[in-house]
Amino acid sequence: MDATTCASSLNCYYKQNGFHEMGRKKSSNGFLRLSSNRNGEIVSLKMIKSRDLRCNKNLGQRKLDGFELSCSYKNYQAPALESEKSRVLVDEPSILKKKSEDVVPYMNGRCIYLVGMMGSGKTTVGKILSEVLGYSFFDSDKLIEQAAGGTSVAQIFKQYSESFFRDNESEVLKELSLMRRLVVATGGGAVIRPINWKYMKQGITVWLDVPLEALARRIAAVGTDSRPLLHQESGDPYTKALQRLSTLSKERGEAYANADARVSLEHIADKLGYDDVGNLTPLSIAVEEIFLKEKKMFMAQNFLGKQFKSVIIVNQFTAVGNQSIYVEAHSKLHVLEQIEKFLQGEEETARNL
Ligand SMILES: Nc1ncnc2c1ncn2[C@@H]1O[C@H](COP(=O)(O)OP(=O)(O)OP(=O)(O)O)[C@@H](O)[C@H]1O
Ligand SMILES: O=C(O)C1=C[C@@H](O)[C@@H](O)[C@H](O)C1
Repeated sequence: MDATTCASSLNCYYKQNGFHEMGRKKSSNGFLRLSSNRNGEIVSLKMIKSRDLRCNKNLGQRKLDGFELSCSYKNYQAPALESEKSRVLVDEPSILKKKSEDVVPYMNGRCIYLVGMMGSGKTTVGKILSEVLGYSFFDSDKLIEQAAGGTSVAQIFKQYSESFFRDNESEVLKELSLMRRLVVATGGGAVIRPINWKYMKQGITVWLDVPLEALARRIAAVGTDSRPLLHQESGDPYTKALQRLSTLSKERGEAYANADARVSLEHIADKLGYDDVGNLTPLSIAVEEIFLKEKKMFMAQNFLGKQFKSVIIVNQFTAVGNQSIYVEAHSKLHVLEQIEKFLQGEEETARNL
């Protein structure tokens, strides 16, 4: 629950319960200081962003069940926690639609390439994104299978070889790079060949960064039959998936970090107050992160395109604090300053997305 929602819920609750004049403010330590109680005395309420609060995930609507708070009066700390049910409904489909409408003008029809480890949700999140953007969706693994006359990825690996598969993957990405208005779920290993980056960088690349344990849980749930690189070792499905994913992740090193934007599920979960990324639905992932990064990125790219034709942005969007952006450029500081100015002046709402 974000601070504003929580504050307004608190406001209602305490109005009903006799407090008046509810000033409210969130300070960095999570306290909400409400200006006065009915006797005109200062009370302070500690907002607990409880990680135990439950969310009902119902057809894309996150219903926030409630909040907990402790209340202190002057120096007296109330022993009991207050709690209240809130009736806040976060309508993710509508939020996503609104955000997509905001970002579409900045995209100029450019494709989105989702990269990430096996099971990171590229297909699931990609389909949602394509729908909301009015783009077509392609799964590069599926295209390779089609080109091989319907032979599955697992079978291609077995019958031919991994390098045969990789050649076809590069070919598919090359063809896709000539097209517009696509969301592409790439294969988990597409990032290892530099030539593939050349193709994918025709569009916007987004890395879905999911902790390995969560990936292993997902993969163990559906089995490793369709994932030849995982379908090798003995042991229980979770452990063998985790071991193999750890090895692959080390081998791939920083390859995923070449993406223009990184969508960290840990970061989103933290922001929403969850202990576990398993609480994040694909829709909430799309809502929370992707558009924010894309929009900022497009704005900077447009800006850089106009002002600094020779600048290559590597890691375009690592937003630090509010506004800083890492770019690789000879005049890095100058570019940063310019982008900051541009972002501040041009687009206040990007920060509020
Ligand atoms: N946010 C999520 N929470 C829980 N499960 C998810 C989430 N996103 C995807 N999954 C599940 O994880 C599995 C893998 O998802 P998906 O196929 O979208 O990943 P992928 O990145 O396209 O995988 P691959 O690269 O192997 O094709 C599926 O069973 C999917 O339902
Ligand atoms: O991570 C990988 O190397 C792979 C991921 C899958 O999407 C498939 O592209 C294939 O199984 C290889």
